[in-house]
Amino acid sequence: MTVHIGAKPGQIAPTVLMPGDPYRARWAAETFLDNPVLVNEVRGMLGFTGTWRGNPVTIHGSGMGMPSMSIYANELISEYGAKTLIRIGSAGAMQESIKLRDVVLAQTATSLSTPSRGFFREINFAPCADFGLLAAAHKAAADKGVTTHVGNIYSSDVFYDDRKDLNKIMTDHGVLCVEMEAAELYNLCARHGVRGLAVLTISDHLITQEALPSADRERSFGDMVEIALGAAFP
Ligand SMILES: O=P(O)(O)O[C@H]1O[C@H](CO)[C@@H](O)[C@H]1O
Ligand SMILES: O=c1cc[nH]c(=O)[nH]1
Repeated sequence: MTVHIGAKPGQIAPTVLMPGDPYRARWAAETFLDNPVLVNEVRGMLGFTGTWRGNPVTIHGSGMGMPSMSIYANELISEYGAKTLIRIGSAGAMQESIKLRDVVLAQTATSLSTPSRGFFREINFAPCADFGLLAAAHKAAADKGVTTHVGNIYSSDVFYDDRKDLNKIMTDHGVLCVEMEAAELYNLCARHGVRGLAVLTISDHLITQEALPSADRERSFGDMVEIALGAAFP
C-alpha cells in the first residue's frame, strides 16, 4: 500500500491504463477485462485489475491535471513496478479536420510547464511517447478500422483558459488537441525507463464548440480502450 493506492503488493499489473475519470476506469474494467477486481478506492480513485486475452491489466484513474497524474504514476512505477502506462483520456480538438469521437495518438506533448519543470531546470525537455507503443497503437487502430490522428498535443494546466491567443498559436503550429496529463506522464516514464503513451478521444471541439455530455465521456470511448490494450499486447 502507498499513501494514495490501497492495492496490496502484486495486485497492480505491469501494464496500467490510466483514464482521468475513476468512473471511466470502472466502466472500462467491467467492459473489457475478464474478472476485474477493485484494487484501489483511496480518495475515490478507483483501480481495477483483471485480464485481457489472458494478459494481466490494471485500469486506474489518474485524476485531472498533471500534479494528480504525477502522484499516481510515481506510485504505480516506483512502488508497484508498473512498466507500461497508457493514458486513455478525453481531449478538446484544436484542428478543424479533427471531429468529435476521433482518436488521437499523442506522439509528443507541448506544455507551458509541468510538475517536472523544477527537476529539469534549464532543460527544455521534449516529452514523447514510447515509439513501440505508438506504432503498435497505430496498427491496432488500423486493424479495427479506426482512423487516428498522430502528432503533437497540448497538455494544459487549465481547463478554463482565458488566454485564447495560446490556443490559436497551438492550432497554427499543428497541435491536434488539448488535455491535461500526458506531458508529465511522458516525463515520468522517461525518468524511470518505462513505456508511456496517451490515447485520446475527442470529447469537445475548441473551434466548433461542439461537446459530448459527461456520460459519453465516462462510458462510450471503447475504441480508445481497445486500441490501448492492443498496443500493450500486440
Ligand atoms: O477525460 P480525462 O481522462 O479526465 O481527460 C481530460 O478531461 C479532464 C478535463 O475535463 C482532464 O483530466 C483532461 O485531461
Ligand atoms: O483538457 C481538456 C479535455 C477535454 N476538452 C478540453 O477542452 N480540455
